[in-house]
Amino acid sequence: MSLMTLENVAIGYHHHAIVTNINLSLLTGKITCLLGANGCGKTTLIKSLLGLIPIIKGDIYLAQKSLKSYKQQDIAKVIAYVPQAHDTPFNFTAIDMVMMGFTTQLSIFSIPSHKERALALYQLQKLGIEHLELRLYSTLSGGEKQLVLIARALVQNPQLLIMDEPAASLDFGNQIRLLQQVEQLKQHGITILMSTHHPQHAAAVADNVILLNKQLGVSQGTVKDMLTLTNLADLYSIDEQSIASHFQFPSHFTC
Ligand SMILES: Nc1ncnc2c1ncn2[C@@H]1O[C@H](COP(=O)(O)OP(=O)(O)OP(=O)(O)O)[C@@H](O)[C@H]1O
Repeated sequence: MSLMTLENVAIGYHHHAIVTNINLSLLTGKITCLLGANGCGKTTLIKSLLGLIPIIKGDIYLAQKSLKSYKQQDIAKVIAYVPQAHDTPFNFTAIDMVMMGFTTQLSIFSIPSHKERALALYQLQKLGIEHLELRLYSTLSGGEKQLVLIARALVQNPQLLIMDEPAASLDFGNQIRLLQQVEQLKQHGITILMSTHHPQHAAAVADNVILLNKQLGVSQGTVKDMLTLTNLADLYSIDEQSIASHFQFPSHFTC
């Protein structure tokens, strides 16, 4: 079953399409990884899925209902979004940033209680960053910010978690912790879409892979079918020999 479906979608800005003819499904309870070269449109696609920018053509369905029929706050009740680590001009502490994840669950006039604070702290602990609780978000490193944004998305308790290059500024240990966390979330029934510049990460956790290629269009399939030498060489405009010497295909791919 599919939680989100795209039918003949064109994405872009100011009526200018970057990628057209996109037909995709985000399978319920599965991990989908989105791969593509710099500037191919991954963030644009993600923002379109979140209803943050209008699509130019086609339809997007969330739980079988057109995305156009959802209010933005109703989309936020279903989908949590981890953007690329960004700066904020406001002096929020890390725990304040995480507690913002409860906004969709609280009424306008309620303020987060001890319960929400405890849940936010628990999420920081799970990600191994509870020591950052009272630090100002603006003073954190790129990787620390990224982990705080992931914690914020997780307290939302979403059906669908969309992450835009969540591993981009994480060290090796935190990349592994992130992948473990993603697998755990799948065990809890959460559907995940994650863009990544690491085919190795997709090979490690994905059930399904989307390849976004400006020239060749968009394709989707199982990890084994998508992460081939030919596909990766086309996707990143590099020869197969170079891919072969830098990308280690998991042993089960060759069975
Ligand atoms: N607000 C905007 N207005 C016009 N063009 C934009 C806007 N934002 C991005 N673009 C352009 O759209 C194209 C796709 O950008 P996008 O950020 O979606 O790529 P990406 O695949 O996420 O790239 P990267 O891997 O480098 O993060 C790029 O050519 C970019 O310059």
